[in-house]
Amino acid sequence: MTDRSAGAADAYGTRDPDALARRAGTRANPDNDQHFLVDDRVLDRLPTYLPADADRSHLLEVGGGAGALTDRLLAAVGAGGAAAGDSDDDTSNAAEGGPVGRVTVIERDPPFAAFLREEFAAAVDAGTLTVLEGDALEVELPDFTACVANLPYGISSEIAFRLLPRKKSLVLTFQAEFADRMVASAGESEYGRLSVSAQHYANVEVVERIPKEAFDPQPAVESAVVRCTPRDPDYEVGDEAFFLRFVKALFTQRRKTVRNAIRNTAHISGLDAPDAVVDAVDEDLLGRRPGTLDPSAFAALAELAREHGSPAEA
Ligand SMILES: C[S@@+](CC[C@H](N)C(=O)[O-])C[C@H]1O[C@@H](n2cnc3c(N)ncnc32)[C@H](O)[C@@H]1O
Repeated sequence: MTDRSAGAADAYGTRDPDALARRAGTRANPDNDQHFLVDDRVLDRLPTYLPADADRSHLLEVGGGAGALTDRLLAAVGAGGAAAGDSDDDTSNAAEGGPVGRVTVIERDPPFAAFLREEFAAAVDAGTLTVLEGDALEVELPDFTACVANLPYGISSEIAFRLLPRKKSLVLTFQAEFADRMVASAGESEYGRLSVSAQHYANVEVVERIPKEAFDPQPAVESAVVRCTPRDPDYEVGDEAFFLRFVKALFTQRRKTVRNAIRNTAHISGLDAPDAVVDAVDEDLLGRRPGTLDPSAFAALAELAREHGSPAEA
């Protein structure tokens, strides 16, 4: 059974998500990707997974729900909340006596967005919390310095690809199977477009697996927390949109050779002259399968393709 007694005292007096949802005049609906974290130990740990040197001055949360994580993020920036203040792992600005930071939370469901504004009214009034009501795939993202979120799994891929190019530290929950694909290495069966694209931008690690019981309502599958620490790519690409399209294209033919994959997927990558690319690529590389190329080899190949293949604009 989930131990809800672990962790610090609660800012709102209860962490029962049903009670919170009733106060918000709504209920958590799994059809809206509303699986709320109810295990205090997991909630307390999430902000502590940020890299030690991450800039915590403006934290972004995607999908605030009933605010259990929002509360911890406010504590982590030294702007109130009850999270992890007595933990040895505490890396909050407040613990370091640093300046108070801010939190922006995006929430699509109007009753929960209204609830967050009301529940954290003091922080909203003080300018330390902004509640953006809307779809995280559509709203203009603020100038955040790091993101910690228990994501709506229905938009895992799209939101990951919105956040990763911003090159900030990210601590995100995903379905475990998705997380495993993000961290997979070249040659592994889970290795694919997601692994190459994510690892191009960041060092990507699974830092914790979360059982279904930590959520209410429970999701169908196990989850995992992924930390993305931005890094300078081993190989710079001149056109990131083309790079991502090229990776996507080649993985539609993962069992073919690189030679055939380049030729067969020009309509996806947008290459006007795939044969010119093949002529420019090393013979050894042409004989390999896309799933055996590590992210830097992919980036180098994409640059050659861009140089020789006259890719059209997306
Ligand atoms: C998995 S719950 C997490 C809630 C809370 N942060 C927690 O950890 O308990 C995901 C939240 O994202 C919201 N959501 C779903 N799709 C969204 C979208 N496209 N944009 C913004 N929020 C979304 C849901 O309403 C829900 O509150």
